[in-house]
Amino acid sequence: QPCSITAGISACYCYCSTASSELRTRTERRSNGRGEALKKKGRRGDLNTEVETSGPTTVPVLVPKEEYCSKQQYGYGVQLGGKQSLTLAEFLDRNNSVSNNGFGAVEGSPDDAPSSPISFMSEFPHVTSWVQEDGIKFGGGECFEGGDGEQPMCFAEEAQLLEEAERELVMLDGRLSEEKLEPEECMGSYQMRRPDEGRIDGEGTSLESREADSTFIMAYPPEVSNPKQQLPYIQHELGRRRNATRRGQGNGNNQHIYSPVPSMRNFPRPYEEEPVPNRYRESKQCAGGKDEQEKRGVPAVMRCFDRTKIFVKAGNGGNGVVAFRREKFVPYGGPSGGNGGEGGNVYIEVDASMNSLLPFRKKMHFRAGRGSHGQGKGREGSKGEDCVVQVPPGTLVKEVSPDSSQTEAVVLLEMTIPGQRQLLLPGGRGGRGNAAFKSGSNKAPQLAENGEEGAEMWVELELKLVADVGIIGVPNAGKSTLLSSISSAKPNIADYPFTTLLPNLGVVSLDFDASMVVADLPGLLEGAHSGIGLGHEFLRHAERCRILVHVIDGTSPQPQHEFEAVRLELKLFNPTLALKPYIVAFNKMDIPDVAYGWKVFEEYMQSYGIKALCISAATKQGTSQLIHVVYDLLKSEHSSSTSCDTSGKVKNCVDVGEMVRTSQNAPLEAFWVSCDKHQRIWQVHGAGLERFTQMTNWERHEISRIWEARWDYFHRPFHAVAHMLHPLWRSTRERDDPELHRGWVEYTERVWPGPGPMLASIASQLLAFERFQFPFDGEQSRRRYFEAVRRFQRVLDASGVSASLRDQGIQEGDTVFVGQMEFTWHDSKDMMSLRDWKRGLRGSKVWPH
Ligand SMILES: Nc1nc2c(ncn2[C@@H]2O[C@H](COP(=O)(O)OP(=O)(O)OP(=O)(O)O)[C@@H](O)[C@H]2O)c(=O)[nH]1
Ligand SMILES: [Mg+2]
Repeated sequence: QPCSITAGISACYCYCSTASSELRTRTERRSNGRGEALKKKGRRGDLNTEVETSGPTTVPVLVPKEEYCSKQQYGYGVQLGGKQSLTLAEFLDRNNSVSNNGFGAVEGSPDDAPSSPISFMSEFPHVTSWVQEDGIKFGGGECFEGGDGEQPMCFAEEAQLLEEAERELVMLDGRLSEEKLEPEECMGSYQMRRPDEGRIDGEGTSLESREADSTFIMAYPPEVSNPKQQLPYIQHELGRRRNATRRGQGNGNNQHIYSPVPSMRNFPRPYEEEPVPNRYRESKQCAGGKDEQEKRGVPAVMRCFDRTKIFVKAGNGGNGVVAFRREKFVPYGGPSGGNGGEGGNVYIEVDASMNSLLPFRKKMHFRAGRGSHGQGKGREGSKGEDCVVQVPPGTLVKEVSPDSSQTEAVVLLEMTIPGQRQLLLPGGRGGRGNAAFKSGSNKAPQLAENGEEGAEMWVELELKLVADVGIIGVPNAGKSTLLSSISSAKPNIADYPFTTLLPNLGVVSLDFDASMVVADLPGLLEGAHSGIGLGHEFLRHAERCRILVHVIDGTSPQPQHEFEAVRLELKLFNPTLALKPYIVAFNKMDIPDVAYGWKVFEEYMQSYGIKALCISAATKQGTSQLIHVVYDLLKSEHSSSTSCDTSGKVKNCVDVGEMVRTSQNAPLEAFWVSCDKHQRIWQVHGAGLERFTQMTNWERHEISRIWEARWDYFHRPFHAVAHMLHPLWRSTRERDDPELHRGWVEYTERVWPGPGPMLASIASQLLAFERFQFPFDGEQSRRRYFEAVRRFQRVLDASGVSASLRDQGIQEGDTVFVGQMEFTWHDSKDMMSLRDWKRGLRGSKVWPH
């Protein structure tokens, strides 16, 4: 019997078990990239060898891999290949034989050899043989045992392991079907973290010869049929072997030669330590809890189709600045620091061209721009750029509670009308510049505010399709076929349940001004309301449809029962769904046997006073009648609903913008204090106070530094004069010692009675000014943030926080947190009291609102 084996490998040597076999070898250039690379390196691997043989049923094939094996091993293998020629049965039977020479390959009968082994071999050239038995596929690899002195594998052990593997695979198969797992889904996460170094192709340098020369038998679950799916398993096995080699445990064969996949879900991940990026974790959060998803096995594409979570953040306000007007002939020009600009808002807008939430799989963070800072000469900062989140019509925007246990999310917005735009989060207010703090008693305030931080939140988007008509029915009833025959939509149609995973929309045109949007929904099973099948993943789409079309599968043995089951599911999911007007369409009338079923069904329907139509979606028989009946019903439904419906207006469930503003403008007096008396830490809570703390600019010492530089610039000449005229001035640089200074002044007066007092007074004035303006260390450093701290202190006093803390027994040195800021409590008498501050020369009298 002829057998054709194509092996995309470096060189292929075939040994036929019988001398009568004909062997024809043809060599070709390889066409894939790897081949080209090999060719460049001048290896023999650039040849594609095709072997055609006929006659024997057993074809052992030995494939030495030149790029992996040393010369010695290579020759060795060739030599041995001719000796070994086994069927799988023989292979398993030879329990006790130990091959000192290694075993070339095992091949099943050519009948059994499917096409996949061939491609497998071309993909993974080191695997030389393929056996298929009872649906379990084994790929065998070449064996070059003994090359580095290792003991080859015992066949008995191997056979036993194979049996075990088989048993485990059967168990695995059972478990997979029990858990309703999607192989693709299981593989997905694995492939995601597939590292490049795990390559096993011939080009990879990662495989040392020592690692490669090992017997390599892999088994896969029945679902894994093509090389691409097998790749992760092989990579895992190779990784394990490589690790074993590194640890000095041979090539890993002595551990276990066979590594079945214990369970697809618990598949040991060789690179577990690699952290999963955050965004994957976040994206997994879509559509409810992860557990819930796993339970139902909802395919990945479905998760973000109609439900997703996004993060929105309004822009921060720009900071106000401290600036003074400096102009020729305008002395004391006064403060002129402008206010910061407002942060950008976050809007949600309906985009009629969108029909799913799938774009949010790629982008889930939306941030508005920040307002720019104020500038001198009273210039205000510009407003931050707004951020507009486009959603399809029919999207609900819900608040996501931080703890996932909460069941009902608060609906914030309902976006239904195309072009509708709603404010979700308002941007932060810009901070005031020092011009805003000018007052009669404080004409030169050195005080400005920070911009307010923009609010941020996670919101859940939930899409409820807006369609006039929803087609529902059990899986395989022909819903998608019906949609495709009445509209130009092209949904997937196939003869297996749950072909449709995502709802499809189509526009049905009856006339130039008469059209309706029809939605084909995924199949509905008994128990869907509790999450069986695709469950309420799609049932909520039916909520927005005005009328429903029940498609009944005519070939089903009990169409009546089907219909009732679907009605019951609707009722259990949402009673209002069951109240929607509906039409029943009995499908697949073109099939001869169905006509009888239709008679029975029609009678049954008539007994309940329900009108049913018979159609054949495939041949378009009766579909135009159905369209007209549906359209008439839709029109009557439309007129009745608009008469009592006051809408057209958008229902805005919770005004988030208003909510955010209210929370931001919370009064300062609304606070509460918590205390850790053990560690002496006090925390003052309160939205108003926290916002005030955040907006307080604690960085005013920067301004002081500028003043210091300016002061130096203007007064350094005086210093120089003073230094020249008064040699003792230098000594008075010991500013912290007034006693000493006074001593020097007296001394000066005595020594230079003429210019002495004048110089002394200049020096002392300079000193005093310097002291007041630029404290250095010790006590006076507290004046650094002078005005901001003073204003803050006054607010704490006025709002009653200080009194409350005192009442609760705060002590000297305790830590107090207000918002993010940390303070230390000083209540001692020698501290500058509020009264003293009020009397100070500088400072703000402007009360924060
Ligand atoms: N003979 C015949 N076959 C039909 C008719 N309508 C649908 N089919 C077949 O029934 C099978 C299922 O059709 P779909 O349209 O995919 O069924 P569905 O209800 O959308 O199924 P799900 O999406 O899985 O819920 C397909 O093989 C169709 O060719 C019909 O009127 N006559
Ligand atoms: Mg379908």
